[in-house]
Amino acid sequence: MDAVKTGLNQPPTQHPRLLDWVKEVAELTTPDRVVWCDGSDEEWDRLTSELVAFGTLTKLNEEKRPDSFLARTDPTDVARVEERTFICSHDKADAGPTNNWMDPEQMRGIMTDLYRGCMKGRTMYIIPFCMGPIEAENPMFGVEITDSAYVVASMHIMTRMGSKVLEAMGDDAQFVPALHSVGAPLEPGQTDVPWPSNETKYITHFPEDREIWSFGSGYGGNSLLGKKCYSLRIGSAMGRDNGWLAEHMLILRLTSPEGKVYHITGAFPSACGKTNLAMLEPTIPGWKVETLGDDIAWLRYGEDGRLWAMNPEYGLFGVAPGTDYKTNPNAMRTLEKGHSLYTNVALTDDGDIWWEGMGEAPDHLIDWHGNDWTPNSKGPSSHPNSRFCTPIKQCPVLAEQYDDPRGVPIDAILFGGRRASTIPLVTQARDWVHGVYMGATLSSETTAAATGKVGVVRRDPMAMLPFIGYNAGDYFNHWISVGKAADDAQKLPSVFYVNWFRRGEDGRFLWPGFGENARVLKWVVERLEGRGEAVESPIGFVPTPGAIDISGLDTDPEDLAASVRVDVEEWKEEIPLVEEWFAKFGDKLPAMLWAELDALKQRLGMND
Ligand SMILES: Nc1nc2c(ncn2[C@@H]2O[C@H](COP(=O)(O)OP(=O)(O)OP(=O)(O)O)[C@@H](O)[C@H]2O)c(=O)[nH]1
Ligand SMILES: O=C([O-])CC(=O)C(=O)O
Ligand SMILES: [Mn+2]
Repeated sequence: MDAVKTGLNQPPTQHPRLLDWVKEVAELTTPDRVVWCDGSDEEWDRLTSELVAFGTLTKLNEEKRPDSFLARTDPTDVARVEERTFICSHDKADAGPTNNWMDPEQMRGIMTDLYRGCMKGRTMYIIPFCMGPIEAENPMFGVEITDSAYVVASMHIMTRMGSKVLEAMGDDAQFVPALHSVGAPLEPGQTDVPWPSNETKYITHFPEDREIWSFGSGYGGNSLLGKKCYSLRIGSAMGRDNGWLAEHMLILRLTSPEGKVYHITGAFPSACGKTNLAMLEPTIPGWKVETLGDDIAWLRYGEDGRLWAMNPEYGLFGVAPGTDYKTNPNAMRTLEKGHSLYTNVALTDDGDIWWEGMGEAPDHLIDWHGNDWTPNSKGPSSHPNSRFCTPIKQCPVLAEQYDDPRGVPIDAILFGGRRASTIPLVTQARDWVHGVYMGATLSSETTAAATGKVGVVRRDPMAMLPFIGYNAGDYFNHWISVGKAADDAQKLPSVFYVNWFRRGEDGRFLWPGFGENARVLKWVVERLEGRGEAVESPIGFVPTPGAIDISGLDTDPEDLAASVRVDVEEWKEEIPLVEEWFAKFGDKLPAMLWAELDALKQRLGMND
């Protein structure tokens, strides 16, 4: 109890609202200890050592992976739980047809009962954090309370956090309260498990109160509350109210051989290529890509009337399988520098990590369940949604504008999904509203990033289906109104729709992807400069057969032609699906999007 008293009676802040909230949570959850996190290296060392001693983390080979650790989760706690994620607006209509909803008072009742005594036997950590630079004009503060040391260690990497944030908050700054518990109280004498969690899970957002309550899961997407919960779900509601956009987007800086600089954002659903594109190593000579963000972007108008994007995060929480020196060398180099957490990947006999796609499989591994594994074993060694968590500052191609609170002015926005058919390699929208239509009708096959069936095609508007914190119809309207707010439509980013995942009849990918995607970026730049060759197809501008630079590329020209083909019959099959999708939103769907759909039907020759 003394430690509780120390945490509560000698707090490192005088912020009244924060202190009231901390006290209230401590009284409700009854932890054994209360710790204010300072964000120091000593704190990281202490927490990781404790987690190693406890068996939650395994220390990796210091020479190969300095200061790096492996976590194995409970096998039932490996991904975001979309069916347990709620938007609790006062009015159900404000959550819209794509979100789970419950009345906020009812939800607070249910969760308060779950939280009562839930930190018994555990330490309650208080993590002051800031999404985006602390030096911003309006720093976006949050405070996460959690009973998971793994969460604290991960927040060290993923956010700017600790004493410097608390200091910047003074005693009156606004902040987003974010409460997290793994939901596993310990009775006296009860032995703990390495990965405590609860079968009952709630990932809950109160958009009007700008508040987050999460219970039962320790997995990153459910527990690192600055990420999806704050920066996207609460962030999108803030953006709606204040004229900006919170998006599931990478941000990259592209320099052409002539030295011209472009900034591009890309919205692809989870596990559909954002991290890879953000760190891409171009295969075509003279082109350079620098990283600004790999998952989240906040877009606002700058004084110059252009849309600027900044990355609120401080680390990368990337999909491990498929990452290696061939596909994403810059991610591998980032990880070489150490100071990283790995979750649910395999452990090699010499204390290194391994996952599917990282060269040839070693003869023996410990798999993500903690069992012996050989190449003959059934099932993969690493969970398909296993992750690396690493400081973005270690990225060897990080752009220096990374820490600029204004971000960078955006030239092009890419929407993209994972579709085996129909969607060409790249299509340019005619204008902003057509671009919004492309985003609003984006579709993709589900991946292991969320629990549930993998490989099912679903609409994933702007790659934000699981992350829009309000009615998606209102969100489409907001996108249109952001376009209208431009003082000059010429200053708006040009919108493109890409698909790296189209397959041939034999199932192989038609486009080599990864570093070769620079060839598509080159065409995008040529279009921005008004010179890339394109044909106007029913669905937008697509490259002419020779327009994509394939010099030095060892790809069957027929595959390339198939990858950019617009198949009118396939597109006709898409139309009823879009109609069904739009109908969900009733009169919330902007009339301009119905008009876009009608015009597309006309162009496809579907006049009824
Ligand atoms: N075929 C192909 N696969 C790709 C390409 N880019 C990425 N991938 C694979 O897709 C998977 C996910 O890629 P990421 O870049 O981690 O996806 P993400 O969008 O950042 O995922 P989240 O972190 O879940 O939001 C990995 O297994 C990659 O190897 C590509 O251009 N072509
Ligand atoms: O949030 C997570 O768990 C990881 C992620 O980036 C996503 O799923 O988009
Ligand atoms: Mn993501």
